[in-house]
Amino acid sequence: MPRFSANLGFLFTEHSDIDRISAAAAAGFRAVEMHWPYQVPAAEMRHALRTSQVSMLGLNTPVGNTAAGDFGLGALPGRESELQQALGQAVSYGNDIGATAVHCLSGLVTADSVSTAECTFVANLKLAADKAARADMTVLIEPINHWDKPGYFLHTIEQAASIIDQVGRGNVKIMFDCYHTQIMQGDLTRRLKQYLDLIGHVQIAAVPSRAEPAEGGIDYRDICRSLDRLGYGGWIGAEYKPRGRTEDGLGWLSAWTRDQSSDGRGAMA
Ligand SMILES: O=C(O)[C@@H](O)C(=O)CO
Ligand SMILES: [Mg+2]
Repeated sequence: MPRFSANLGFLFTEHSDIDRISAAAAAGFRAVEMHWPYQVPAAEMRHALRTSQVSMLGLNTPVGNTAAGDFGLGALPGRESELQQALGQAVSYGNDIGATAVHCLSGLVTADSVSTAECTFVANLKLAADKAARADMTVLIEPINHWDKPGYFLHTIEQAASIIDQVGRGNVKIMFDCYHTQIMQGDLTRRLKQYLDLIGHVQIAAVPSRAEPAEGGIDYRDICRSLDRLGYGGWIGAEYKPRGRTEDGLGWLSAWTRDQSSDGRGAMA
């Protein structure tokens, strides 16, 4: 069974940003990820991670002007310098707290910008990859579904694979969020297998509720077993919206962790 990390943008939100780390550690997680941790000074974050003996896997680039509806800048023509600034902030903060990856959001496109979005994203990602490489970090790109984010530029795994191919840097990888991909495309097991070499991180949540992964239409235990068989060595991010208190909904984790006895490998170690 792969190892699970807690996405602190969605889990443990009963606690302050910083206290979510110790709450995740107390629940048994050894790694976390956070969408936008920038309001917490990096030194404070680093201290909390060290005290709880938890590592930070990844964080998102700042999304731009939220009041104007921005949700990422990566593929937006004319916003290149803002994107590089956002990227610089993410890499520098991530480096300070020992994060291993930065997720570069593509952003929302319009009928006017869609034709130039891809080459903008590719050019931006080349610079992003080089910047991240200097900090020994990976750049993740995540296909996001159009029900939740209509107009989001990057929305299929094949599109992500083609973009990575055009970028031509070894440290740009797919954040394969099974929730989004199931909604847009389905056929998760085949796509995980086909694109395994390009996958830098996996995330899970129930479909369609985006709640605890034990409910809904995807058999995640089976997905985890497939990932094991494929030799996936990365983490699986629990990025779902708990139905109640986070701790009360972690039954899936203890049940799946019990599956470990067969392979002797801890799900969270
Ligand atoms: O799936 C998601 O929503 C996240 O992984 C993300 O980074 C965008 O908020
Ligand atoms: Mg996700």
